[in-house]
Amino acid sequence: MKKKIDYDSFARATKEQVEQKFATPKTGLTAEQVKAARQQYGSNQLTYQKKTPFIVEAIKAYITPFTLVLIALAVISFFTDYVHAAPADKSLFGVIIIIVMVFISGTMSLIQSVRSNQAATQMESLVQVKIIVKRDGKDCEVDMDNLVCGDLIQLSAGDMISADMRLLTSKDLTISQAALTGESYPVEKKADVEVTEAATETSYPNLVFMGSNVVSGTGQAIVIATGDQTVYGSVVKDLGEKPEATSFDIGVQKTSMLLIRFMALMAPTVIIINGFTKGDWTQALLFGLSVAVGLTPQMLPMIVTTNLVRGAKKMADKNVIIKHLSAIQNFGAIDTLCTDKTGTLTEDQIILDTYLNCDGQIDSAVLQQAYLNSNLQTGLKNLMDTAIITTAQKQQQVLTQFEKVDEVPFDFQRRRMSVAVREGDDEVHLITKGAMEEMLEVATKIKIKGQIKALDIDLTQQVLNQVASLNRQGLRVIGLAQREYPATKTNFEVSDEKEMILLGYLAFLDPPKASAKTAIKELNNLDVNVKVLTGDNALVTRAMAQKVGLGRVALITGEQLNSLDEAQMADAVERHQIFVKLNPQQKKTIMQLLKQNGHTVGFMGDGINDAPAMKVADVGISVDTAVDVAKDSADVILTDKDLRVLESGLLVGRETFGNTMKYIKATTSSNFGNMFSVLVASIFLPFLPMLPIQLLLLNLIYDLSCMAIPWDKMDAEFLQHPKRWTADSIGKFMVWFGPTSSIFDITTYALMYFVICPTVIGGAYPTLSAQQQLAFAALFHAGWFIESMWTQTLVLHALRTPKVPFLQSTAAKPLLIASAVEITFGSLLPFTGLGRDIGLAALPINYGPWLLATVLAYLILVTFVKQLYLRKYAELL
Ligand SMILES: Nc1ncnc2c1ncn2[C@@H]1O[C@H](COP(=O)(O)OP(=O)(O)OP(=O)(O)O)[C@@H](O)[C@H]1O
Ligand SMILES: [Mg+2]
Repeated sequence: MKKKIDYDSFARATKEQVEQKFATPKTGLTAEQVKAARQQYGSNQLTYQKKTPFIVEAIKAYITPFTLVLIALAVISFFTDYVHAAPADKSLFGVIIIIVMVFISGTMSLIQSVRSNQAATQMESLVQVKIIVKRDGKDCEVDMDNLVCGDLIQLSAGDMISADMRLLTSKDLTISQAALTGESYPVEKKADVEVTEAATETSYPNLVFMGSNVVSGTGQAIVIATGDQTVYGSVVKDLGEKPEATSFDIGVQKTSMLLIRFMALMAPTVIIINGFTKGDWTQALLFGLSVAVGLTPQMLPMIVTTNLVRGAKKMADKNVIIKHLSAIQNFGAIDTLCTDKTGTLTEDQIILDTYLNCDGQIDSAVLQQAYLNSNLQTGLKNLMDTAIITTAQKQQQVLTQFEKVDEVPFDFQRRRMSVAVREGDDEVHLITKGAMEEMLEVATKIKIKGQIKALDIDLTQQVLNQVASLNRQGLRVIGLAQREYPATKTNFEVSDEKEMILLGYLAFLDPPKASAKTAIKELNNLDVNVKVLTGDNALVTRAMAQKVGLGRVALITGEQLNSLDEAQMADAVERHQIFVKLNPQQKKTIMQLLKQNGHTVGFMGDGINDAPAMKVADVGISVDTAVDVAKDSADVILTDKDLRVLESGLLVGRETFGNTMKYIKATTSSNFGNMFSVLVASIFLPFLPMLPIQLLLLNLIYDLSCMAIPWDKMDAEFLQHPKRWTADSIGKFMVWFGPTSSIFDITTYALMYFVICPTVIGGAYPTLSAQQQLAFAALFHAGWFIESMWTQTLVLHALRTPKVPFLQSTAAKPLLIASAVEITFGSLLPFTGLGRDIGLAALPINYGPWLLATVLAYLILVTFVKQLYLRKYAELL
């Protein structure tokens, strides 16, 4: 165990002392030092992210309630069939079969879990956050795992903090520590402060922590703790790894619990009935246990995961990376998709169209000032800054004689940023740019026709008109202002942005992605409502929305929204489709309201300001070019610029959901039906309706064939609407279709007991000798075994679609083949030595027509019940 990190002494030490502790040169660690540091302090990997060892996976796969019952059966059979059997009857065959079953079920589970782990690791590596670290005098890009204590890191807005660090320099650095402290407001951190005792590690002003992210400003820091040693590492270690459960996870859990409760009631009843009626309590107990195990869908979690892994792979082929597997189901359930505007709906490149002074003429002085602001600021350079810099460089409007004095970084509340510059010993110029409305708050003067005038109501109106006319052409506009300060002033703050002179405007072309219009239309066709949530203003957003086919839709501003009471707000988020001038908190609130209104919502964004909304959304979607925090908060990342992948993603999500549902619903209802049949049979039959091993084998074969379900398809009609999990639909389905299958189990009992067995064996059961009674039971078991196998398999085909199975809708090949193999194997089994060893007898040929008639009648009845069910609940799966 490594020593606990002493944060207090790190906070109190001087920077030089901290650098000395890790022997970090100004140029960063050398390659040897990195190696040594990793040896000494460990790598930057959290335990929960490390893989579960293979042996643990294997134990989990082979030791399950199912296999435990099998093993118990094997032990008992070993004594009854071998140790205590008469020398002539000694047989180990039953024991061997059971061991083979344990092996098959365990191995299949193991293969699946190894595969799904592999897929998850692969997805993760595709979206690993890269960190710029200074080593050997160079800036290198490394994976997060690669960081070591003593590394030098540059921090800027939008970065994730990926280890615990001590700040060396800082400039207006604000950090969101929400993941650690729950405090949603960012806190300011400073490198140079007097440190006093702090209540918690996270409140030291000169320390920053893994799990938090930079909201604004910049800084340089040295890594002081990595991996599990970090504050975050120790927290997640205590909490365990699990991400928050989605509605789907909860649904799966609830269904399992329902079945387990049900079984807890059934198993004892079955044991008691059989114990009393047959008198053999050991057999009754074993049978009860087998019923319990055979009837709980133990393959459920595995088939769900297999489905998800398959879905994730299909999406990856379409350039949609799934970070958390459960997001796939939610993807298919989305009925409202909210999106940011720039960089998601529009191209990830915007163009500076024009730079005007307040007279409305193109003016290179405006471009030069804007260039100084964009280029010298050290925060996150966004698309607008990049556009300004490229244009200025192209036109050689690049001023080099200015030196930066200070800056006031951008934030999403005031929507402005400033840079203070000086030429030689002259006075300092504060250059500010930002959203027009927010610039008018700080400008009191305006430069017009070469003169400085007071910005009165008339001139303000003139400015607003100019901007509006640019906006209407679809151009985004930001304002530019400046003022002078004495040469001695070197430190600037937000409050210095006042009494400024408005100099002009910068107008940007922010064209929608070519695919945006089609993508939105496709989403609408799939019953998904698209809403735009932006920090930009109404006019530009309108103009852009027009271009992507969101012409006549209701629009509301963040301010208007805030003035409403709770009920009105809940209604407003429904009625409006465009939300403008939002701050990050408002984006998040809108998502919460939509969720409360019962929607499944997705949020697609690319900025720091989108991260909070993406976290609360059911599915956070981001793009490749997004900032780290946005990618980190997302569940899904689109690596393709083409937005039409959204449609593919939704369809895969819905198909995955459908495949999962069909397994759960068909299996639970036929299990429910079987329980019912077993109960009825237990009451009336003088022998066990089925032997424990037969029941388990039936179950195993069925589950194995279900492993082809993830490869099945869904009807086109099914994919047209959002699909969300409703737990009670499973219960209803079970109650409707379970008893339907029981009817035919019971007719089969009657057929076997009264017709077939007496004819073959030569008399009614009570009149037979003990030996004949055994043969009677074996024949009976074979009859029911085969009928169960047929109905269980066919019901899957009948219930996978609301249409007529095979005639109107046929399953995909893999499932058809799996079902055919299952039925063939099951039907031949009683005629083999293997069948004989598990107590099944060869059936007479005249059982064939009876079986066909039963199966046909069953399919017809199910189709009929399906119609009734559809009429009542409208939806099958
Ligand atoms: N680098 C910048 N310099 C000056 N002002 C900026 C800068 N970046 C953003 N702004 C202003 O802040 C407003 C909101 O920022 P931003 O556009 O990033 O918000 P958003 O909600 O992500 O919207 P969208 O991505 O749809 O444009 C912008 O409309 C602009 O007026
Ligand atoms: Mg944005």
